[in-house]
Amino acid sequence: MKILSASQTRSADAYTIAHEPITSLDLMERAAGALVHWLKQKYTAQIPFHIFCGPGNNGGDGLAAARLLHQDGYDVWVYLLEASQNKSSDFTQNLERLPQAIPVVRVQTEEDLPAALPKGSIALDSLFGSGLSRPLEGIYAQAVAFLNRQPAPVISIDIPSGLFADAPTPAQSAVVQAAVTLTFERPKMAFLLPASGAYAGEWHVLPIGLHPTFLEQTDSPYHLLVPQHIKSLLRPRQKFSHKGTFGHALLVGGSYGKMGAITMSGHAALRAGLGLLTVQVPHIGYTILQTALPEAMVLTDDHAHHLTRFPEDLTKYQCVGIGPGLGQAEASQLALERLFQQVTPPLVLDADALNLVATDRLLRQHLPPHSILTPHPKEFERLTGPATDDFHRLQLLKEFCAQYQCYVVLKGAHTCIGTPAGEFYFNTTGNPGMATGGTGDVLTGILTGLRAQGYSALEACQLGVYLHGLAGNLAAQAEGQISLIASDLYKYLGAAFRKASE
Ligand SMILES: NC(=O)C1=CN([C@@H]2O[C@H](COP(=O)(O)OP(=O)(O)OC[C@H]3O[C@@H](n4cnc5c(N)ncnc54)[C@H](OP(=O)(O)O)[C@@H]3O)[C@@H](O)[C@H]2O)[C@@H](O)CC1
Ligand SMILES: [K+]
Repeated sequence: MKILSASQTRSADAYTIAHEPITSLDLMERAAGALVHWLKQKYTAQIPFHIFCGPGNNGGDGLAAARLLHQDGYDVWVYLLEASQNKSSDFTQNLERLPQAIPVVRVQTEEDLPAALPKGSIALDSLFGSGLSRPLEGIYAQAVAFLNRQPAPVISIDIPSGLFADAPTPAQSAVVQAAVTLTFERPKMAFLLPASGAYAGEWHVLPIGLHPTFLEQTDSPYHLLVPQHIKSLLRPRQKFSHKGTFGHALLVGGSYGKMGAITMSGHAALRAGLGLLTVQVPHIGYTILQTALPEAMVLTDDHAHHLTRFPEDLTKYQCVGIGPGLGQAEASQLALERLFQQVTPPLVLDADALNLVATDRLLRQHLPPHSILTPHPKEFERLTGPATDDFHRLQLLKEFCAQYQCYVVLKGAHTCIGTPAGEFYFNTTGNPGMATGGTGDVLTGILTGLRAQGYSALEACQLGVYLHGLAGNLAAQAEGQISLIASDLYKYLGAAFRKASE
C-alpha cells in the first residue's frame, strides 16, 4: 500500500472532488461520518466529547463530527481556535450547520480554556491536520499544552496537531500527544518513524473513498506492508516436492559465549520452511549445535572460540547467512574478506558481520550485490555515519542501497526495507515485547531460510520482517509482551505462516 505525502493527499482530495465527482463539503461529511462511525463503535452516548477545532479543514472535520455525534445523542462541547484569518470555506459552512444546542467556546486567550476537562470525557483534537505549515505558537501551542496535561484521552483527527506529516518536526515544538489517531485513507510518514511515531499513539486508518485511479496512478517510493500483499507472496508447498526443493542454506557465526545466537538463527531458518541447513561454527559449538539443533548439519572451524575460515565451496548453498554471534576477531574479518572476493550465493549479513563491514573499507567495496543487510539503527549509523533526523536517515538508507546495490532491513518499531531501486517498505507487525536479545538473530535465520527457498531478495525481506513481527504478536498474545523471549518467535513462526495465508 502506497503512503502519500501531504501534498499528494491534497491532490488526491482534489482529484476525487473533480472526478467522482463530489463536493468538497460532502467529502468532509464522508470523512466525519467515518470518524463518528469509529467513535460510536468504541464509546457509548454516556461519554461526553470535547472537540477542539482549528481554522482549516481539520477543524471542519471536527465541527462536522460534533454535529453527527450530537445527532446520535452524545453530549458535545466545541472549542473554536480560529485566530487565523484563513478560515477554510468548509470550516465556515460546518460552523453554520452546527446545531444551536451545542455549546461553543471561542478560545482567544489561555483564560478561555476550561480549568480541566471533566473526568470520563474524551478530547478530540481537530486543530490542525496535513495543512500545518509551521510549528504552533501562541494560543495554539497553549491549547496543545492544555490537551497534553488532561487525564482525558486525546483522539487526534487525521494527525496529532503540530506534527508535520512528512518532514521533521522541530524539537521543542508543541505537538498533541494522542492516545489514538484516526487518520484518513493512508497513514502519514510521521507515524512510522521513531522521533515522531509515538505522538500518534495507536493509529487507525479510516478509508474515505479517495479516487482509486488517483491512488493507482500516483507514484510513491514509500509503502506499507499489508496482509493482502504478504499473502500474495507466499508459495504453497507442492505435493511432489522434496527437501531439495526448499533449498540448502549455510549459516555462519557463533563464538565463545555467543553460541545461542547462531542456534536461534538455525531454528528460525528451518521454521521458515528451509529444506536443508548447514551451520558453520567454531569448534566449541559442535556439541551445542548437534544437541540444540539436531535438524542441522554442523561444520566446525579448527579454532575453538571463533571462526577463522569459511567453506571454500559455496556452490551447494542457495543462501549464506553470516553474523549472529560471530564476534569481531581479526581472523574472522580476514575470512570474510576472502569470502567477499569469491562468487557467492545470495548473502544475508547481520550483527558482527555488519560491524566488520562498517570498519573495513575492503569489505564494503566488495560487498556482493543483492546482499541483504539487517542493521539496527546503531549498526546502520556505523555503516553510513550519523543522521540528523529520521528523514535524513531514510535518505542515507536510499543512498547506501543504491551505492552497494543491496537491500537493507533497518530494524525498529516499523522496520523499513530499503531497496537498490530507492523504494521503502515499512512493516506493520511486531510489538515492544520483541525489544529483547536474540530477536535479530531469529530474523537473520528467517531471511536466510526464505532466500534459500528461492524467494527474491525483496520478497524474502518483505515476508521475513512481516512474519517475524506477526510471530511476535502471536507470541505476545499467548505469553504477554513482557515475558516474550527470542525463541518464542520461531516457536510461533508456524502460526504466523498460517495466519498470513488465511
Ligand atoms: N485530503 C483529504 O483526503 C481530506 C482531508 N480532510 C481534512 O482536511 C485536513 C487538511 O485541511 P487543510 O489543508 O485545510 O489543513 P489544516 O491543517 O486543517 O489547516 C490549515 C490552515 O491552518 C493554517 N496554519 C497552518 N499551520 C499553522 C500554524 N502553525 N499556525 C496557525 N495557522 C496555521 C493554514 O494557514 P496558512 O497560514 O498556512 O496559510 C490554513 O489556514 C486534513 O488533515 C483532514 O483532516 C477531510 O476533511 C476530507 C478529506
Ligand atoms: K489534528
